Amino acid sequence: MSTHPEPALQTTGLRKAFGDHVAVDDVDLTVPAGSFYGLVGPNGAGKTTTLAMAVGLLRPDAGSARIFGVDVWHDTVQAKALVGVLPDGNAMPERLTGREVLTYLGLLRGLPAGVVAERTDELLQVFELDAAERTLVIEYSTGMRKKIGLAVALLHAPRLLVLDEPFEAVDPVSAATIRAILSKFVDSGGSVIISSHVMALVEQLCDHVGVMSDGRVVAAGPLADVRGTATLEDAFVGLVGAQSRGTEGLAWLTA
Ligand SMILES: Nc1ncnc2c1ncn2[C@@H]1O[C@H](COP(=O)(O)OP(=O)(O)OP(=O)(O)O)[C@@H](O)[C@H]1O
Repeated sequence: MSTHPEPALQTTGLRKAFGDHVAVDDVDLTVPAGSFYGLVGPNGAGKTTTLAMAVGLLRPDAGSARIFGVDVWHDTVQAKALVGVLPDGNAMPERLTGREVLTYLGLLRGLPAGVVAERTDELLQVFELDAAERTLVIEYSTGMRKKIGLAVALLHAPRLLVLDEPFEAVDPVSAATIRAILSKFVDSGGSVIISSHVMALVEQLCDHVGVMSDGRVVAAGPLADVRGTATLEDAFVGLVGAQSRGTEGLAWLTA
């Protein structure tokens, strides 16, 4: 694990309300440098909103976020240089091919043209998007969009990756490739945060987890501490409350 003295990400008192609804309420998270961190929680728990505020995509109502000690909302340019982001929904120019997107965003980030060309070739190949050279991103499948989004996140060789649901809609072969890339990134000193609903995957990949429910962090720390003697899935259900709904109602379905 990296010996960097500052956490890869530290949020303090993050809060965001949409109208009357408090989506994220006083969230403190510490992601140690060199860790592979899984942020889990039920639908609507506030994971996407928290990550968006943590990386400078959504302004918090209160609180702060630091990436390797750099304040995201005061030194935004410096902080953003340290982080690669796969946002929810993948906002990127769509009427371009994958190669054009990477070239455009790489040059926009200030990378030398030669470096952009070299990394673009390699990323398209590793994510197996090179076969779709002439396909526009708007024509990509959901899984292909996820992969080009990941390639964009990696392009400037950040030290922290923040990935919202990176495995959603990705086929098993591509998922294995992504897992291998992320594990290699962490092994070489990088830090990764993923949000996911797939507990088995988080359990397999991550060494730290944070569990969110109703906009708050209900447990966080090393995987072994949060999980205890149970599986992460059991611990998760215990923490966020078992839902009895689903076994009741819909009588007409079985009539
Ligand atoms: N732009 C928005 N306007 C209004 N409400 C929003 C907005 N974004 C999120 N919310 C609400 O904030 C809450 C948290 O949403 P968020 O997307 O952060 O949860 P999540 O944990 O990422 O959920 P999921 O696992 O379903 O992706 C939800 O109640 C959601 O409806």
